[in-house]
Amino acid sequence: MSSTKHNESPHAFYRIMETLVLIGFGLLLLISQIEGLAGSSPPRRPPRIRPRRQSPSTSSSDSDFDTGGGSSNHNKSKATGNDREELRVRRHEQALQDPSLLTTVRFSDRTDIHPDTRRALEEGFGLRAMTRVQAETYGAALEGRSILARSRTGTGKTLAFLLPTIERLLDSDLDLYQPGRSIGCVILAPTRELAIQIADQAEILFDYHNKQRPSNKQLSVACIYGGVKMQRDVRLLTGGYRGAGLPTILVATPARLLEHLEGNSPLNKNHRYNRNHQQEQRSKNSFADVVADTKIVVLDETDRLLQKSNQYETQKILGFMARAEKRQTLLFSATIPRAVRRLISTSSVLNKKVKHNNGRRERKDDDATFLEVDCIGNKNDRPDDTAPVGDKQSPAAVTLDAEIEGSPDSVHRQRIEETFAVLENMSQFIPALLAIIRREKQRDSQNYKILVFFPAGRMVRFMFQFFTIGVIEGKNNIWEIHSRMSQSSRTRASAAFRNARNGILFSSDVSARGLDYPDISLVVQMGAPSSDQDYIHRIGRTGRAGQVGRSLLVLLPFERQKKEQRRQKGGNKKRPGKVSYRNDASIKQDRQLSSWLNECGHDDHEEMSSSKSLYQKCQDDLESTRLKVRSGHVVLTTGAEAAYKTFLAHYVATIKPPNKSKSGTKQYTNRGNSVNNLKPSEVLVHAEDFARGTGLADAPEMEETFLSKLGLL
Ligand SMILES: Nc1ncnc2c1ncn2[C@@H]1O[C@H](COP(=O)(O)OP(=O)(O)OP(=O)(O)O)[C@@H](O)[C@H]1O
Repeated sequence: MSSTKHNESPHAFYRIMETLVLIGFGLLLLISQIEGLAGSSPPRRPPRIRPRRQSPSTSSSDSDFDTGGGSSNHNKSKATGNDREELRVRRHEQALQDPSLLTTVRFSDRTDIHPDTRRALEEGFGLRAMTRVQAETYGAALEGRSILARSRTGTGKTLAFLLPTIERLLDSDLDLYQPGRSIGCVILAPTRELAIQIADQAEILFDYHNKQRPSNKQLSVACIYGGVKMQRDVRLLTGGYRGAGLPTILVATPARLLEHLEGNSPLNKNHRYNRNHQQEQRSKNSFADVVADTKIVVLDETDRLLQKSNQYETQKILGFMARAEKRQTLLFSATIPRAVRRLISTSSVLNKKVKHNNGRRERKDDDATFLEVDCIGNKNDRPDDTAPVGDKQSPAAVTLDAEIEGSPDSVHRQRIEETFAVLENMSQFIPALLAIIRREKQRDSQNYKILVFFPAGRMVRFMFQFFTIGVIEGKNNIWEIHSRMSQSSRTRASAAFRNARNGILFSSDVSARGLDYPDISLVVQMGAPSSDQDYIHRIGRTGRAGQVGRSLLVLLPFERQKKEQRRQKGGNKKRPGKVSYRNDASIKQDRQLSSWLNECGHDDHEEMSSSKSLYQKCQDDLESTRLKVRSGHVVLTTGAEAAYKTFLAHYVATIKPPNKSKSGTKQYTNRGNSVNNLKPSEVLVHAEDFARGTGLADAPEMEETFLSKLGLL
């Protein structure tokens, strides 16, 4: 008897705890929604209007990029011991699989690389030869020249800017930095995870140096970014952790760094800088004064930092630094669109070199002190043309006005097999995704790693809830990441996915740029990205550093309409050298998935029938979770409602604005390249289909203000 009681009471206790946790989770979700968007109007019945709230937002999209916050230590992921040897062999084997990746320049042969750096590269990273972008930029960067470099995703751009930077900082003749008393280099990155990743790589390099350096001359990295307490930055930037003063390299997301520079920072109340520099009789009163002395700045993912939400912060930060002529500026990305080139040539990002004269551009070669390196689309982009360039670098190849905007297909795509399919109806959104995941697992149940992009953070959250609470595919190796999560959860999810052998990461665009998750087998995009550049960066999470990869673009029903309209208008011709996934014949149709979605016929009857049964099974398996959504599950139902509203707001925001003369006012905004020719009411129809696919019986209520902002009232 008593033993039974003892057994039961813990169970009861756990049941109660489980219920409490669920209720808490649900409440949190409700609160987060109350702060966010209001709803949408159902398309096939009158809109249900909710009373007005305090501060509604029309935009569903997260700012997936840093908007300020706090600072923290970055994650450390270092290879040690036997891992190093394994890593070295694996990396080398992978790199050799891509003959266009590596040059003949071996790290061990270069005497202008410090022996400790060489050891770090070989033992810590497992690398032997330079990639092309590394070889072509190293010599010029070492001379202190500014560089604008473009090289495809996963070709080692991070080390391309870290290596020469570290070598220059170590050169005491240059007097670029004094350990603890100045910051040698500021590196800006558009997302927190990317900043952490860069800092990790710098730290591996520094570890090899620090073993040989006296304790008062240790090299250090600080990584600061939004979403954590500012006080943490203070400790990092004043050497509170190591007692070592300022870091050698500061990696930061723009908004957070700007917060410190603009004066509100607790850093400016700290007198450490004064004390240090008073000894040298220099007056340094604020953190901005310290940064003004930094002579090397790197903009990783340059085009992202100089566009959209980051542009303002980045340019302001550059304004705090030494003038372009007096600093070294290293600009790296896989994509440099024309607008960014124009900005670079006309602003003070780099030393001015192109003058505008009555609409004609005149090149002033004598002013051209920076090097432009384009490893994409260059006619020399062949393995045997990758001979050492290094110190014998040719004179500045001034090609800022070059017409290359994207790149030839072959270059970006040679390591990635790209496919697409189109949803017939938005209610297929979830079953299609489930079928894609199951098919990938069936392909190789021991080695699947899938990164799935969704259009907005709230959709990521809901899909994650749907898959994990619904326990459709097991919940242990699925993670979510988007800007609505706490930074600690983001960091955990990112690290877990990085270390996982098998796994699925549901993500917003926070994972689109720069992140080097190893061994991703498939990148799935549920909906078109907002630009061709985003497409390139998203698929570039696979097929990196010599690996091969696969990507699948799942277009939504109205995205196909756009494609067809463009074709009818004859606007389907590709400009040479311009990447456009929308019109690209090298993206093959995923015939199996398309047949599941009734997109096209299928010749192979046997394959067809088994395909059907997989998709059908997915549909069947989703029913129990849909039932939970329908019957008011505390998390799933509210999540589905939030996702519905997010979908609506996100896609209404991409509608081409109405003609002023016809409608009087423009009520919604246009977002980047992703313009849809839909009417808001048509988006409502698709949103309702999406809602039905989640299991919702009714479209949620919406606020009047929200509806009117969307142009639905
Ligand atoms: N010389 C090299 N040989 C082989 N692998 C390398 C070399 N240099 C870097 N790598 C590896 O290549 C991978 C991609 O590097 P990195 O993240 O710097 O690429 P990237 O060009 O910055 O990509 P993205 O454009 O996506 O930001 C990393 O795992 C890195 O360790």
